[in-house]
Amino acid sequence: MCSARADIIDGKAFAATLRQKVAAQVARLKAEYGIVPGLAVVLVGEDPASTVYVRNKERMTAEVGMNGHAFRLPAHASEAELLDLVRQLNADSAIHGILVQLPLPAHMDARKVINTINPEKDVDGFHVVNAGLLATGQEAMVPCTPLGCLMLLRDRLGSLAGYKALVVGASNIVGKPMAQLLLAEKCTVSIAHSRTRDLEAEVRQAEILVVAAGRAELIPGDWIKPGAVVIDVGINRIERDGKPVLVGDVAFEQAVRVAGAITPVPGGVGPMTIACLLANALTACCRAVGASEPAELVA
Ligand SMILES: Nc1nc2c(c(=O)[nH]1)N[C@@H](CN(C=O)c1ccc(C(=O)N[C@@H](CCC(=O)O)C(=O)O)cc1)CN2
Repeated sequence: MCSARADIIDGKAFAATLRQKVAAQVARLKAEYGIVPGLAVVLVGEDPASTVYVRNKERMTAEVGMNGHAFRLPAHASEAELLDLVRQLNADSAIHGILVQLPLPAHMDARKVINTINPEKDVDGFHVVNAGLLATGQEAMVPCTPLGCLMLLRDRLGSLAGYKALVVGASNIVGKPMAQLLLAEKCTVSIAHSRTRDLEAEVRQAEILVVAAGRAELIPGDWIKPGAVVIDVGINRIERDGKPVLVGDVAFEQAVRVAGAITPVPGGVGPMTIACLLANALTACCRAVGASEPAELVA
């Protein structure tokens, strides 16, 4: 370890700039095509974290000048009711993007719900068609959190070609699409997961480390390759010294002494998720009306 500290990657500031760019493009769409992007957000139940995220999505949708449409169903709503709502939104030409907030109540099949969304309106990029398009290098809606991570990495490193990248976590929402995006950037990509035999050895080799494991401070600082760029996707609420705190999947105070650059939690990847959602809604609207897509927004 050396005494230098890593650069802190300010996702909050980056996301604010991205939202301003989206707002400028929304104004352009309105002026040139007379169209305002419409984004539908569906929340089922009252999960406290989801309620806050959805409220933030509604507020930021309005701030960038889009038409937000919020739909709240009770936790006991049936899957059929939710599917009906999704089908209505698919058929509504004023709605360009549809998002169903996750997690869904246990009695609903999230996969079935997501795959009922029209892939062209699937601003989360979770539909199996979008996953397939991304995996095969075709134009897709890209999941918001990995897209945000990619933007932060490109901003820090420029071309990512040739870097050794490790993604810790193999979820459909973050880990797998993140690995696909890094592969498309010509990184040499590995994915670690719960059955990886020697996680430390894998982490030690990574020049780019993206951690989305959902386990508080899983990665200690002394595993990290000196100078590596560390993107921490984790958001874990734990108690420390009797107080509730938010920590990532990386032990930040240790890692900051080893890494070249690192995202903090909070204020790193999290804010990028909603900014990229708005960028995706803009992209979906541009594609729907045949408007040119703002190249600088998309990965
Ligand atoms: N349909 C979706 N569901 C969920 C997604 C998603 O992308 N689509 N992601 C997460 C939740 N999420 C957005 O929905 C989200 C998570 C975190 C943040 C954020 O800004 N985090 C802050 C900390 C906020 C806090 O105190 O909790 C940060 O990291 O600075 C925004 C959006 C699961 N569900």
